[in-house]
Amino acid sequence: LLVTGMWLNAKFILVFLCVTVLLVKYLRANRAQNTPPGPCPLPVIGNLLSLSFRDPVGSFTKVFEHYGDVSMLYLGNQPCILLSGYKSFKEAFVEKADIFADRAHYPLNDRLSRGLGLISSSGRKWAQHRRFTLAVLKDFGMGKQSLEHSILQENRYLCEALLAHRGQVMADTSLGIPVRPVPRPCFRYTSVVSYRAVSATMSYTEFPTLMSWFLSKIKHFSQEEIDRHRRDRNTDCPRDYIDCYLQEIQEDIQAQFTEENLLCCVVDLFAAGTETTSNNLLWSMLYMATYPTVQESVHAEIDQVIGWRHEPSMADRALMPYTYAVVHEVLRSANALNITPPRVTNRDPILAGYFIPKVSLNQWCEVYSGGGGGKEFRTPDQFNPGHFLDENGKFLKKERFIPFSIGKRTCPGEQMVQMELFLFFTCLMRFSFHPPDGQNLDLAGTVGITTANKPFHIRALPR
Ligand code: HEM
Repeated sequence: LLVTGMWLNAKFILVFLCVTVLLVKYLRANRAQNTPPGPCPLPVIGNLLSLSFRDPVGSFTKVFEHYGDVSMLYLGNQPCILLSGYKSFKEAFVEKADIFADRAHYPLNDRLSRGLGLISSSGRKWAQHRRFTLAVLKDFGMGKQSLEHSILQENRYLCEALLAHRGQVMADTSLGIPVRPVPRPCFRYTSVVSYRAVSATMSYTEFPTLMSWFLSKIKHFSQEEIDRHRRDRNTDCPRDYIDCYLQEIQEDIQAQFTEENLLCCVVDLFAAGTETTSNNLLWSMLYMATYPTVQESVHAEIDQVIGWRHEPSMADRALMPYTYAVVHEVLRSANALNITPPRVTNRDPILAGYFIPKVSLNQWCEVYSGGGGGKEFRTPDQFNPGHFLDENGKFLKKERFIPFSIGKRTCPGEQMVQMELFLFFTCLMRFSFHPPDGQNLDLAGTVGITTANKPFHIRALPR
């Protein structure tokens, strides 16, 4: 018995020593080259135990608080660099833009677009398609008065329907679908896309069949639109993005523009454009109902500048600093897209003094700092339009507030969104929003690619 016990003890000590040696070797190898700091990874699972799947952004924020704005953790065996804050974004995406412009591969985008489209593509194909898309958006009035008219038209429907439908302007601009109003007095706001384009990257690995079904629905819908456009388009008079793209396919001798790529671009524009914008509008209703004094100040400014029964225009924006500040504060507080699509580097750069090893960055997450640029604001955890006002009540543009990211891959929809949010929000404020009697509204967000509100009831009273 004594001999067996000694043998077991010796075996245990041996195994313990081997594991310790392997662990130390592993950690040394990983931290050898002045890579960014981060929590200590375990073999095989890396730092997965430090991540909360209910609140991944909260987990990332903890990493930033502890290790700084450029940090590193391991998702399994994959090293993943986390970036937060204006300074590191500027260095990576503006100053070292050529190194940091490519997207990473991960199961969702491989399955969805196979490196095509606008969001997941890289290199020459991406550059060509991005240029083309920006040109088309400009031709169709991005930042101009013609788009303003389209937005106002959608606004009329919106007010009637009170946001029963989502993404109207994108549908009108990219797909040419007229949106019909659906009048209802009180809505339970859930979103179809909400099931949701989804906690998507995470769910894909866990629920591949469900996600494939979901993705095939979006593709099927977009393909039908492309087919319809092909049938009834007039080549002399393109109506929208799809018509322009079909034209480009005919003229493109290098065959970079293909129907397969068109499908991916449409899916990307639709997904990127609807969810983000509609989420913001829903958040703005929630915030107004939760902060009645802010809502009253917005109403007062609208009454003073626009008056009763008149529609807003972009020209009013300069005269409405408070309302414009509220629009920005909603964008900041809701932080609707707080994790940007992952990227990879195409060579080994130094970032913030750290070595970023190219080969290890198959999976690179980049994170936009929690709370919409936390450190840059006096009271980052509070909803406070004063963040965007100076001491004279004038609108204060914050260069370091970058909800659309910066650099070569900055959101191509930014100008359009700026118009949409101001006009939609101002029109919506023909109503005053209140929680249903005796209820509090929940301002906690859901987990997903975008941060959505939880489904809610609200009272919208016409003023
Ligand atoms: C509140 C609304 C929106 C917000 C906050 C937002 C924010 C962003 C952010 C942070 C990115 C990632 C940029 C990066 O990787 O560094 C992005 C990319 C993108 N957004 Fe938006 N976006 C919004 C609306 C829109 C709209 C309306 C469109 C449609 C025109 C759009 C189309 C895109 C596309 C196609 C990309 C990928 C760009 C690329 O990889 O080159 N977004 N957006």
